[in-house]
Amino acid sequence: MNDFLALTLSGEAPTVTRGENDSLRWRWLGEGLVELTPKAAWRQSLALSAGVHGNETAPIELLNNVLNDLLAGRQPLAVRLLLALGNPAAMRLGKRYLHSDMNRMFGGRHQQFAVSGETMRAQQLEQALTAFFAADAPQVERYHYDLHTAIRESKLPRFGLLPYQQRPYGRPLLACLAAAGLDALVVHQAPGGTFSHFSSEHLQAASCTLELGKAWPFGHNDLNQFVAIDRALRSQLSGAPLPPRDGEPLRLFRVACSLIKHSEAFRLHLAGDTANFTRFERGTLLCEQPGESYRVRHDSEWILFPNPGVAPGLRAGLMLIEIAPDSLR
Ligand SMILES: O=C(O)CCC(=O)N[C@@H](CCC(=O)O)C(=O)O
Ligand SMILES: [Zn+2]
Repeated sequence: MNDFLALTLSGEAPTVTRGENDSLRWRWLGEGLVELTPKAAWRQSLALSAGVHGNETAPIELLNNVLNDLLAGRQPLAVRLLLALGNPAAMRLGKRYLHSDMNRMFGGRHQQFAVSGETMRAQQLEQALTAFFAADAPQVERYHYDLHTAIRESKLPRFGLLPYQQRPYGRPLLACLAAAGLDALVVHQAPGGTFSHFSSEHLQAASCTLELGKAWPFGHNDLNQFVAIDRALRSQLSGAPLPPRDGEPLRLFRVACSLIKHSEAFRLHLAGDTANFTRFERGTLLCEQPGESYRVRHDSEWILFPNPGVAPGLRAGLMLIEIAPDSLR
């Protein structure tokens, strides 16, 4: 396979669907899906996905570079790996989605959406991830990182979102996220339809959504901003010790409230260019819709992903509160 991203964007199947080098075997599983198995024994299986939103190109380019290095023998592999490009049809058109937001459909929620390419792709991805993890012995640790970029600027540009789960998140996952040079972690407090929530809840993977900067078209990304995350991912892939964390300590937030848009009359009282992680003080009126308004309830709350343009019924923003860095297990 010459270039997985170019192949996926072409919409064609490769002429050769499997191969090997000195240390690994690879298998093309279908559009945007490739599995790599090390020739030596492994203790972890890792799923890396990007492009669940088709216009979020930086992580797609980052994963494609990693794959090219793996196939060329430049990057060692000590884990079983599934690489998934989530929404190839939307990637081709540089759009977040073509019909409905796929990252609200996982965990069977695709049944609540009108049938579309995205509802079918969400089911395919669920099946591919389920089969990938099911092929391992029970003691093999499962990880899933779903890579995204944000629509707007962020005061904290690189961050992770941990899906809601009742079991502890686990030290190895938290150590990898800290080593990845993230500025912050956000902990969800309720189940959701994201890909990372699916793998956490249904497949017991140590999962995280990673947000890498802002969305730009293919070829316009500065991957230098993501050197730390690239290095941490490559360490996990090769089984090498994680790189030391540079810079400020990781800040920790939890979701205090999801702003759900119930009506087309939903109004968000924010400037259009308000950055993610902008702080608001108690009492600030943030949004209104018939029968409902939201004022900041804590001394300080930070906004994430404000987007009044979402379809009714979906989340138009998250309000966060900051919590002590050691409050995660
Ligand atoms: O910038 C935005 O408004 C959205 C960026 C994005 O796609 N974020 C993910 C986060 C998933 C999560 O909450 O874990 C999404 O909205 O699907
Ligand atoms: Zn996204």
